[in-house]
Amino acid sequence: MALVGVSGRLAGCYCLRAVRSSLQVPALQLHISKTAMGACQKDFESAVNQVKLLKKDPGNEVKLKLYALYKQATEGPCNTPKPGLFDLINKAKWDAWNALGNLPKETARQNYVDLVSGLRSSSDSSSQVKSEADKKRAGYDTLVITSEDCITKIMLNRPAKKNALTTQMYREIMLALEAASKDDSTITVFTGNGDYYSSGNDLTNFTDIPPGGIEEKAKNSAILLRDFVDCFIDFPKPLVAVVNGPAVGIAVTILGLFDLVYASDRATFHTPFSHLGQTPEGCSSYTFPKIMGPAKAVEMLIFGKKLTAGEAYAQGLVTEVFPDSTFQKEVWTRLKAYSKLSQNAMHISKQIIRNHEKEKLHAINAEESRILQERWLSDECMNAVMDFFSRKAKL
Ligand SMILES: CCCCCCCCCCC/C=C/C(=O)SCCNC(=O)CCNC(=O)[C@H](O)C(C)(C)COP(=O)(O)OP(=O)(O)OC[C@H]1O[C@@H](n2cnc3c(N)ncnc32)[C@H](O)[C@@H]1OP(=O)(O)O
Repeated sequence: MALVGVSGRLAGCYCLRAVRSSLQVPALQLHISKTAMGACQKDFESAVNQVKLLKKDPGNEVKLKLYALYKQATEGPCNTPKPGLFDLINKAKWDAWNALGNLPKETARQNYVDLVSGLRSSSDSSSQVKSEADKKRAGYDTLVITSEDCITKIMLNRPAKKNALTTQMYREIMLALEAASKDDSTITVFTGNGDYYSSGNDLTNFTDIPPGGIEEKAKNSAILLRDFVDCFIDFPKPLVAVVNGPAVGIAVTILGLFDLVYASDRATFHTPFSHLGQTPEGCSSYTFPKIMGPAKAVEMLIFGKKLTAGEAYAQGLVTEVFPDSTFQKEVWTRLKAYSKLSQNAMHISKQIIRNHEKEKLHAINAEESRILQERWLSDECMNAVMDFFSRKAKL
C-alpha cells in the first residue's frame, strides 16, 4: 500500500486537490450493483449514494477501504488477477480488496455502511469548523485572524495606536502563531490594519508597574520577550510579512526571522534603540549583520537610521517593494499562488534552511532579552519613555 501511505502523509489543501485529480476515485464513482443482497441492502445502497455527496475528500486510504468493501459486498472475495508491479493504482485497489480475504458479503456491506456513516459525521463537523475558521477567528482582542485560500492572516489591529504592541498583543500573537502552526494553512502572513504596520513596543508597557516594582516588571517582560521571539524562531511554516506602512522597533527586528518580506513603497524601517536607551532584540544583533553586512546593520541598530522600503530592499531585509496603489492586489495574488504549492515540500525546505541555526538563534534571543532586562531599568530608558508621554519626543 505504498501509494496510499505516501499520499496519506501529504496532508493539506494542495495535496488533496492533486490526489483527487491524479487518482480516479473508485469508491466515489461506484454504482450500486443488483447483486448486493441481504438485511442491510437498503442501508448499503443509501451509503453508496451518500459517498458521492461527501463534502470532503476522505483521502486515498479511506477511498481504498471503501472500494475494497464495495467489491467484497457485491462480488465476494477478490477474483481478478493481480495487476503488474508498475500499475500502481490498480495494484493498490487489488491489494485492498484481496486483503479482505473471505469476509462474508453481509459483513462487508455492514462495514461499508459504518465507514460511510463515520465519514459523514466527521465531514459535517469539519465543514462546520472550516466555515467558522473562514470567518474572523474569535478570542482575540488585538488581532484579526482569518484563514482563506490556505493562508492564515494575522492582522495587528490597533490602528488608532499605530498597531503598537501591548503585552496582551504579544501574548495573542504567540497564541495565534501556535494555532497557525497547527491549522490547515500552508503559509502564515502578518500585516497591520491602518496606515502603520506597527510602531513597535507600546510604551505604555512601561507604565503599569506591579506591586513587585519595576524590577519584577522588567524580569517578567524579558521572559515575555524571549518567549515571543522563540515562537518566531520555531515557527514551522513559511512566514510572510506584508508590510503595509511604517514599521518601528521590534516590528522591524523580527523581520529577520521571516521567510518573505513584502513592503509597500510607503513603508519605512526604523530601529531607534539608542534614542530609547535600549538595545536590539528579535535576534537582530545576529540576523541583521548577516542579512545586510555589519556596516549597514550598525547604521540601523546602533545609530537608528530609518530606511525607506527601497533602501531596506537594497540591504536584503525586504524581498520586494510594490507601489502602494497596487500593493494589496499584487501581494495577495502572489501569495495565493504560493499557497497552492506543496505544503510538505515547503515546510521541509524551511526546516532545511532554518534548522541548523535554531539553537544559535535561541541563545542569541536569550542573551538579547537578558541585556534588555537591565536596559529597561536604566535612567536613559526611563527618561526616553517619559519624554514620549510628555510629548517631548517622537521618532
Ligand atoms: C519595565 C519594562 C517593560 C517593558 C516591556 C517590554 C516588552 C517587550 C519589549 C520589546 C522591545 C521592543 C522595542 C521597541 O519596539 S522600540 C520602539 C518603540 N516604539 C516607539 O518608540 C514609537 C513611539 N511612537 C512614535 O514615535 C509615534 O507615535 C509614531 C512616529 C510611531 C507615529 O507618530 P504620529 O504623529 O503619526 O502618530 P501619533 O504619535 O499621534 O500616534 C497615534 C497614537 O498612537 C500612540 N502610539 C503610537 N505608537 C505608540 C507606541 N509605540 N507606544 C505607545 N503609544 C503609541 C500615540 O501615543 C497616539 O496616541 P494618542 O492618540 O492617545 O495620543
